[in-house]
Amino acid sequence: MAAPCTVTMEMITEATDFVRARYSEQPEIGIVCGSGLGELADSVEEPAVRIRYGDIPHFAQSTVHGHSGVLVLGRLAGRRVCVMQGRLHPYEGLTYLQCSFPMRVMAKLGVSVVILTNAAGSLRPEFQPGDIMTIRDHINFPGFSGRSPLQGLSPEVFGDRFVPMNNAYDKKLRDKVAAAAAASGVSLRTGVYAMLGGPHFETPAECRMLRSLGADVVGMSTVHETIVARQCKVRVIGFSIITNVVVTDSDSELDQTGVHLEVLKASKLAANRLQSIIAHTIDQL
Ligand SMILES: O=P(O)(O)O[C@H]1O[C@H](CO)[C@@H](O)[C@H]1O
Ligand SMILES: Nc1nc2[nH]cnc2c(=O)[nH]1
Repeated sequence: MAAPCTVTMEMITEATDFVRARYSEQPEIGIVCGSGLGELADSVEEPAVRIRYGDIPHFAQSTVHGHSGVLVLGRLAGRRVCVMQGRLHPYEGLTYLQCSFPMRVMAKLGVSVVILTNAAGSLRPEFQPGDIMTIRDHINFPGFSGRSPLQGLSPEVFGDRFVPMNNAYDKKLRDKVAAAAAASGVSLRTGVYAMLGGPHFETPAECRMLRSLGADVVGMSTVHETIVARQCKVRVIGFSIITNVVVTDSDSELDQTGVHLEVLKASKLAANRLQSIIAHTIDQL
C-alpha cells in the first residue's frame, strides 16, 4: 500500500468504526507500549479484544522487533483501556501522519488520557538501566527541520493548528504518577526526553551536545504522539525506561552492535514496576 500523504476525518472515522464494531465500550485511557514493554498489554483483563494494526483501515503495521503491532481493548485496574502493543516510528519509512494516526483514532474512540511509554538511552550517569523516568518535557529535534505530525492538516477539520506545547506532559497528572510510584514503592526519575529520527544511534559528540542542551534521555519516538494527543485535547503522561547509558567519549571503542537487544532486555526487566505505577495511576484518574 502506498503511504497516504494526508489524513482525512473520513479515514479516522473508518478506522474508529472498525474498532467499535469489535469493542463497543468506550475506552477512557490509551496506553502506548514502547520497545520491550508489550507485556503491559497482556495484563488487560477479559474480555480483551485484540486487533492487528494491519487489519485496521489506514493503520500501518509495526515492523520493529519488540513491537508486535496489536491494538488491545479491555479493562486494566478496573478502567476501560485501549493499548497499542507496539508503536509506529518515522524511521520505519512511515510519515509522521501515519505514525500518529492511531493517536487520532484513540481520541475519537473517547480516550481522554494517554500514557506513552518508551525505551530511552541515558544522557546522565546517575540515570541507570532499569530506572523509570516520567517525562517532564521534550525536545523535538525532527521538528527543528520542519517535520510535524500536524503538517498540512486543515484547522477547520482538525482544530487548533498552533498547538501549545507547554505543560504537554500534564503537571497534575505527573503529580498523580509521583504519588502512585510512592504508593507502589517504586522510585522514579523525572526529566527531559529528546527525540531524534534514528534508526541509527547517536555519536558521542551528539550525546554531549544533547546533554548540554538540557536533555536527560534520548530516543526515537513519543514526541509526534504527544503533539497529536495535545491537538486532540487528550492529556499526556510519558514514561521512559532507561535501557542503556549512551557513550560520550569519542575515543571509545566499545562495541555497540546489538544495543537494540540490550534495550529490549532492560525494558522487560522494568516492565513489572512500570505496570505497578500505571495501575496505581489509573486508579487515581
Ligand atoms: O521509543 P521506543 O518505541 O520505545 O523504541 C526505542 O527503542 C528503539 C531503539 O532500541 C528505538 O525505536 C527507540 O525509539
Ligand atoms: N536514540 C536512541 N534511542 C534509544 N532507545 C533506547 N536507547 C536509545 C538510545 O541510546 N538512543
